[in-house]
Amino acid sequence: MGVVNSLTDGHRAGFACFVGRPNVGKSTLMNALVGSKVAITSSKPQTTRRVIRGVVHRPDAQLVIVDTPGLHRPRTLLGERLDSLVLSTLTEVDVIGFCVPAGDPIGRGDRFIAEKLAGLRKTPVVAVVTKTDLAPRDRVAEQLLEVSRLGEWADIVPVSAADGENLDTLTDVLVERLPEGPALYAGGELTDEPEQVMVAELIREAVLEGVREELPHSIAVVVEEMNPREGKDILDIYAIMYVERPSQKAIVIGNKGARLKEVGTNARKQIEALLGTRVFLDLRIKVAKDWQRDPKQLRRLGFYD
Ligand SMILES: Nc1nc2c(ncn2[C@@H]2O[C@H](COP(=O)(O)OP(=O)(O)OP(=O)(O)O)[C@@H](O)[C@H]2O)c(=O)[nH]1
Repeated sequence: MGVVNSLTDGHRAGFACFVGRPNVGKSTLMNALVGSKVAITSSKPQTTRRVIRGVVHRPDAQLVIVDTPGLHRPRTLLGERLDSLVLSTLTEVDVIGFCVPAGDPIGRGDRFIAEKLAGLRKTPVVAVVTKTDLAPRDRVAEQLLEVSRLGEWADIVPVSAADGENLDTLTDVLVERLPEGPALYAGGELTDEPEQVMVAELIREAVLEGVREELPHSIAVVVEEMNPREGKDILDIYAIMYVERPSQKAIVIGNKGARLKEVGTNARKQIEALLGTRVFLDLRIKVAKDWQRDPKQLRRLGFYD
């Protein structure tokens, strides 16, 4: 065996994605596997709207993780786009992780997704029982049994993103299902999501933090410009936050602008941590009436067909 051959021999590379109903811990799990904050998490369901990839680098394998929005029944136009996005993602990956939390009873949402997955005969599905730190041992065991009855799984792995339980095992199990081949991404690269999109997601997360009850899904953020300031080690970012109604604008702005200011500060700190540079953030807010139901507005806000 030559030197060149031995470099790729046995090396595996490919794509995985996690599906599951909203809030089961998909984004958190991906972050824990990748080891860096590349997807956005929040205690509010359905915060993930874009496909974001993170890359797990190992000497023997490279696992590219595609994060999907929660697979759910469409209600608004935005919902319908999410579902077609999810389904097209599912046929393009090498392995799927189907996430069900350890502590929750299996419900209609889980069954709905299990049925969809049964229709994708070619792609192996690993069932992942998440958040094991939140459930007693016997409950986790019971859940493993119940999940095994939901469908034909390539494997079942209980994990906790919070305390790290079985994360290596899960990576091993996913890697086993990847085709042999050389690495797809260069060494230090963690995500191929454009920086602008990640910055917009961080801003949206900061906005949602304070007002989750009042306006759960009515906020979109667009980063219009990102420019290094001449002669200074600082990045100027101009972003616009869209809400659906004037009343929502008032909530986000807060008393004498106090809330907006706080959101701006929090978002700026997150962006600085992500990009490793000082940031000036110009954050404006606009009303785009009923943007979730309007195809033209959706395109403008970056949700393409
Ligand atoms: N205790 C505990 N909490 C977790 C764990 N994983 C996720 N969570 C929490 O569960 C909530 C939802 O996690 P997300 O990762 O945003 O869930 P998601 O499935 O990506 O949600 P969507 O984006 O809505 O599809 C967050 O508050 C997380 O902090 C875990 O292993 N243990």
